[in-house]
Amino acid sequence: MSIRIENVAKRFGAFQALAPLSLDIGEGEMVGLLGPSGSGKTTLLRIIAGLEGADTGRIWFGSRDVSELHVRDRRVGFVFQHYALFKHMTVADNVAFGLEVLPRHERPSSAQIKQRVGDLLDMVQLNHLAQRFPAQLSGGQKQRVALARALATQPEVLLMDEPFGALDAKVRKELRQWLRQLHEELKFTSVFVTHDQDEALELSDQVVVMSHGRIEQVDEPAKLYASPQSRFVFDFLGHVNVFEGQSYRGRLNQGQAWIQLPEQHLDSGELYMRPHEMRVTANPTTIAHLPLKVMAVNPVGAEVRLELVPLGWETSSPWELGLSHHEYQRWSLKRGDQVYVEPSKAHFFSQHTAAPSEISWPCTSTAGVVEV
Ligand SMILES: Nc1ncnc2c1ncn2[C@@H]1O[C@H](COP(=O)(O)OP(=O)(O)OP(=O)(O)O)[C@@H](O)[C@H]1O
Repeated sequence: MSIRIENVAKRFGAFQALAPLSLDIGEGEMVGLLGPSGSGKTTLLRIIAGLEGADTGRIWFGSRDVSELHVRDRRVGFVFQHYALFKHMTVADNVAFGLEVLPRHERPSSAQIKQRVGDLLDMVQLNHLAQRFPAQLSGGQKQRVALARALATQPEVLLMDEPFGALDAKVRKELRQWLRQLHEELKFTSVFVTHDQDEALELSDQVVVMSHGRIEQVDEPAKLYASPQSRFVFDFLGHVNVFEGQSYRGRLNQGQAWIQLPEQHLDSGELYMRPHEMRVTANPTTIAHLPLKVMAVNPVGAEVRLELVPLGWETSSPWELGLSHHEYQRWSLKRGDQVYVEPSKAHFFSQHTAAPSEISWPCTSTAGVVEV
């Protein structure tokens, strides 16, 4: 079931929680609403569900205008972090609940309900716990029961608000993988709210980044990370190194540092560079003069992370750079070493345009480290 959100706006008193916004969600897509606290994610989800009315705009499920429909008639499944399981019911009874309360003419027979509950518990791999009560389950198991319960009535739309919010990092990761698989199998359309970037990027077909009640960008995860369309999205997703400078003779200058700009970029402004879009050099190059000091080296993970602070120029926060372990050994860097870096790619935000332009430079790097 596709979902179309058309010019939906919402105020709470004088506060504009959602500016008029529109969004198309394709059938079978899993879409993550990502943004800082208060950006309007839950409000949008509640409006899609029918738990909250919009002030203006319309919501379509496929060709059905559901804007005026009551929540129970929209036929959506919910998994909300605080929408707890019924404590006095067993796991099996919790999952059966949505089916048991269907109007008589829609309700499956007891045998069919039993069968469906069994299938759902198999699917969430909890059949062996069917007769337990919620208090006897771990957090991750409870969330799986909540998902089975939400899916019991075979909704075409599944809405989840921070479904794994209260769980520890390892369990969250397992549940993410598991939910992805389940989605591959069942192909329901799903919208979920999160403020966890990893969760949004790993689970979503499309990520909707929100800020101050507006949609900043909608894109596939890889595109969103590689080509953010605003400073906000850049800052919000992953680390970014920012160089702010004044343009003079084709260079962006600040203190003792400069970066050579391709000819068409002669404005002053800011360069935004991801950690993997920069490389270490022994000396200044024809592209950049960016002296930095190594403040920290973190070798845990797929690559070695360097934290760098500028020498003779300024940044609002330390820079980060990722080196392969092989490269790291070649440079044998340690805390206190001085290095130079040069960009290979950047997004340039000039003072006069809102959207960034992409810049890339050829490789000039040389070997060696200057000790201080
Ligand atoms: N019922 C309400 N009455 C008044 N203000 C509300 C109400 N519900 C939400 N708001 C306000 O609307 C804004 C958006 O809230 P919302 O819950 O949608 O944000 P969110 O992005 O989901 O945040 P979080 O990640 O913290 O849950 C917030 O400033 C919030 O205080």
